[in-house]
Order: sequence, then structure tokens, then C-alpha cells
Amino acid sequence: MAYGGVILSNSLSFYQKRIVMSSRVQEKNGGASIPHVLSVAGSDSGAGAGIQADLKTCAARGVYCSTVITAVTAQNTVGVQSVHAVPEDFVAQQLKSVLSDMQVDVVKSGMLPSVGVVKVLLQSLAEFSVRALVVDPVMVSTSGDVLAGPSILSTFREELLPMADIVTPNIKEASALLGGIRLETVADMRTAAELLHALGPRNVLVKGGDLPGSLDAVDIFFNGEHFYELRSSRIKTHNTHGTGCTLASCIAAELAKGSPMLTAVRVAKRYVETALEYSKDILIGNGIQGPFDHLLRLKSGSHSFHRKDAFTPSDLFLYAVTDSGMNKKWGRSMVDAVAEAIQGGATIVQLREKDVETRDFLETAKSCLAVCRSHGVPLLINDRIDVALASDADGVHVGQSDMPATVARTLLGPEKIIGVSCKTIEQAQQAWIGGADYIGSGGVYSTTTKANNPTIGLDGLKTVCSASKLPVVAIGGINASNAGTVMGMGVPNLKGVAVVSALFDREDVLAETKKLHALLMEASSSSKMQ
Ligand SMILES: Cc1ncc(COP(=O)(O)OP(=O)(O)O)c(N)n1
Ligand SMILES: Cc1nc(C(=O)O)sc1CCOP(=O)(O)O
Ligand SMILES: [Mg+2]
Repeated sequence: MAYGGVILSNSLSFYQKRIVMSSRVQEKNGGASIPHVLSVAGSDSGAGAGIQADLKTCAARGVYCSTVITAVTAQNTVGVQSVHAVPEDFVAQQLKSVLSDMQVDVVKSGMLPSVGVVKVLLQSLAEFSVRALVVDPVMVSTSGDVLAGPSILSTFREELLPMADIVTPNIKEASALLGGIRLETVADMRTAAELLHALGPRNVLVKGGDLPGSLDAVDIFFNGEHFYELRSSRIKTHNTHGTGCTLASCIAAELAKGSPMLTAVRVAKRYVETALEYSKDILIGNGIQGPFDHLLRLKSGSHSFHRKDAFTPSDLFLYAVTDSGMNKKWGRSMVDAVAEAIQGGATIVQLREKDVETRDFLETAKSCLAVCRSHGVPLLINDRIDVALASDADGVHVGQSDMPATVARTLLGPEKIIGVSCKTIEQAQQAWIGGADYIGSGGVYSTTTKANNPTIGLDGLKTVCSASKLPVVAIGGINASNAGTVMGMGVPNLKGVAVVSALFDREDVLAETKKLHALLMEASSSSKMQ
């Protein structure tokens, strides 16, 4: 730890301090400690850099981020149009508000627009102990606009850097901090890292993204003993606005979680590389340098491709569950089978693939999703949350020995559809608590499609339906000869039937689906009349 006002012994390593601190916080909270970064930086109205980048980075890395705003900038993808520095005493007030109340693990500084603001920050750090300080010595924006003038250089050198656990200058900033020396090669970057280290920071990362003529992005990390040349591929994109802020705040986030410094730096580099690669083609703004997507979500499904309607119980009416063995037997592809089922009236489709390779499953899911989306029919994936996520399917169906519904919900988020197989009232209750949208209940009749599947019969189905707070779809041995009986019972919450062989172990999927749909319509309308 580099500052005065430190509670923990300097002889402890960063990681040891983390453990001591965690147990202290846990005592206070009576639970798990929340890793916490305080970002002291400027606001970027375009939200690619500054405070906004720090907030998004910490959110993406699972770390809480509080903020002290040092300046408000009017900027976009073209450049910085105006800067309004926040008065120093108000920066001090923000620091006090956060640090006097919250247990901050790591402070990350970005744009510090005046000597006064640097001093205010240092005073606060002397008063309130934190475990690490990450300094991103922001001086010039990526668009070339000056964000902290040369008058601040000596304060950075003499007062801020000696307090830093790591400083992360780019080539221009490293050069400015070292009095304007020329930095043109990786060897120069090593020299700069060493010279900067001599100013007092525990670690230095000189970022070589701007180094001319290099195929890779090479950064030099120096901890006072060893140099590390950290390489990542140079991604061809204009969407690089905010990479410096993001890298520094990701380092801070990883340190807050307890990572050692070099690990934090490596993870942060990988995170930036992944986000740049993901975002290389996104279009935000008309300027020459766009922002990137910290949360890797903006592209998913290209929005207009998403299902517009939320799940409704009527989606369960005729539930088609696929089986590639049956489709192969009848000589058709999965996509053709799904298309025919939808044409015949299937209201929801589940891809149930027990023996296919993951790669093939994913490709099938993507192809079937295109068909389902074009008809507004939801597509669920049986068992495999990973395949559902990777294909952006509409949800999953899980059984009692698969991923619990609560975990599936956490992984998939609030919009996706989750169905759970339930044979008992207790399981139905758990599915509801776990955040499921519907339950599948069976086997209503015996089936050869699923081995060793206990039959609960119509009575078992009725019992589960009447106790369920969720809509129910019946499954197991249902076909054209008995579907009318199942739906004709008029049991509350029973919204449809799910079938495999009655549709797919047949020559003509379209005709079989139409037939079953007509039967279900008739049965449900006559049960309503009774
Ligand atoms: C709609 C519907 N209901 C029940 C099941 C069975 O799920 P599970 O118990 O996980 O068994 P497998 O299908 O994974 O063998 C289902 N798939 N769909
Ligand atoms: C996948 C599945 N789950 C069941 C359960 O009881 O939970 S029965 C079943 C197989 C249903 O196939 P078919 O319609 O060919 O009988
Ligand atoms: Mg299962």
C-alpha cells in the first residue's frame, strides 16, 4: 500500500491484505464482501470513456463502482467540444460522501483536471484508507483534445505517482511524464517504464497501442524487478474510444476482487481485447472514433430479430419436442421438421438433442431459431443453457437433474423462458420459487421416447396442475388418440400438450401437427362449454 493513513501493514502483500480486509468487511456486513472500485474521473457525454466507461467495466466484471466526477465534458465520437471542471471543494465533498460511508477497495483515477483536484484526492486518500490506487494519467483524449494541461505534470510526478500501486500511461503520456523523451520502440518503452518506476509507483504499465509499425499491441509491465512484454492482437476497428479508461478500471476491478497485480493486468488486457473484437463493427456516432460495447450485448440477435412478444401460457398449446433420431429415420432435416411442425400449428418448439456434438447442436439451434423467429414461435433448448445462450434461443427446458431453475434464471436473465419438469406438488412449488415460467408434467402415459420415465397418469397430472402456480403442459405418450382426453379434462392451469413421437416419428409432420392441433382445439372448446 502506497499512501499515508494506511491501516494495514505494508509488509503484507496485496493478496494478504485482501484476505484481512475481506474478513473485516464480512464481519461488518455479516455476509460476502462486495468488491468496490471508486472511480475518480471525468464524465464523457458520449459514454465511451471516463466515468461511464468505468461504470460499465466494473458492471461487466462484477464489481461495484462508485463515482467522483472531476469534470463534465461535452464530447462525442468527433471529439471534445467543451470541458467544465467541477469545483475542487465539490470534488472533495463527493470523495468524503463515498469514502466516509462505503468500504472502497480500490480507487482508480482518470481525468484530474487541476493541481487542486489532485491534491484533494491525495488528502482524501490520507484520511480514508483504501487498499490500492490505480492511476490512469489522462492528459490527452484519444481524439487529441487536451484534458489536463502541462501545469499538472509536476504534481503527477512528485505527488500522485509515488502513491500509485500502478500507473498506466500510453506512449504520449509516458513521454510527457518523462519530460518529452522520444518513445519509438519497445526498448524505449522499457526504458520509460523503468524511469517512471523510479518516480515511486509500485508498478508501471506502458501501453504501446500507439507504437508505430507494430503488428501486435505490445504493453510493457514493470514491477521494479521484472519486465513483462504483454502482447495482444491488434484489432482493426475505429471503435477504440475509452480503451485506456477501460483497461485501468478493469485492473482496478480485478484488484478489488483480490487478484495479484500481474494477473489483474493480464485479465484487463484480455477483457479489452475481447470487447474490441466483439464491437469492431458496431456503429455509434458519426465521428472517426467510436465507443465499444463493454457488456458484449449490443449486437445480440440484432434486436429486430428478437421475438417481440413475451411468453404467454397459450404458447404451450401444442408444444413440439424434437428428436433427431426420428427425423433421420424419416429422412428429413431438423430444420425442415421444425418448419413443418410450425406450419401445422405448433405453438412452441423445444430442441431435445441428447446425442449430438455441441457444435452441431449450436448450428441446428441457430438454423431452427431463424425459422421459429420468422413465425413468431418461441424456440427452447432442452437441458443445455450454454447452447441456449450461444444461439440466443428464447429459453430452456430443464428437468429435476438438470441445472436448477434459479441458476438458469441467473444465467439467462429475466426475459428468457424457463420450463421445468415436475412430477410432484413440491417440485412445482420449487419451480415457481426458482423463477420458472411454466412446468412440464408427465409422463401422463407410458412412453418409449424417454427411458425409465415414471408414469404419473391423468390423476398425477391433475394433482400437479391444481397445486401449480405456473401454467402446465402435459407430456408423455400423448398422441392423436388421447390428446382430446387430456385437454378435455378442463383441468385448471393445463394449457397444452407436449409431444415428440406423435409429430416426429411419423412420415408427414405437417399433416400430423394439423390433425393434433384440430383435436386440441375441439377438446379445449368443448371442455370450456361444460
Ligand atoms: C415440456 C417438457 N416437459 C418435460 C420434459 C422432460 O425434461 P427432463 O425431465 O429434463 O428430461 P429430458 O427431456 O431432458 O430427457 C421436456 N423435455 N419437455
Ligand atoms: C421428454 C419427455 N419427458 C417426459 C416426462 O414425463 O417428463 S416424457 C418425455 C417423452 C415424450 O415423448 P413422446 O411424446 O414421444 O411420448
Ligand atoms: Mg433434462
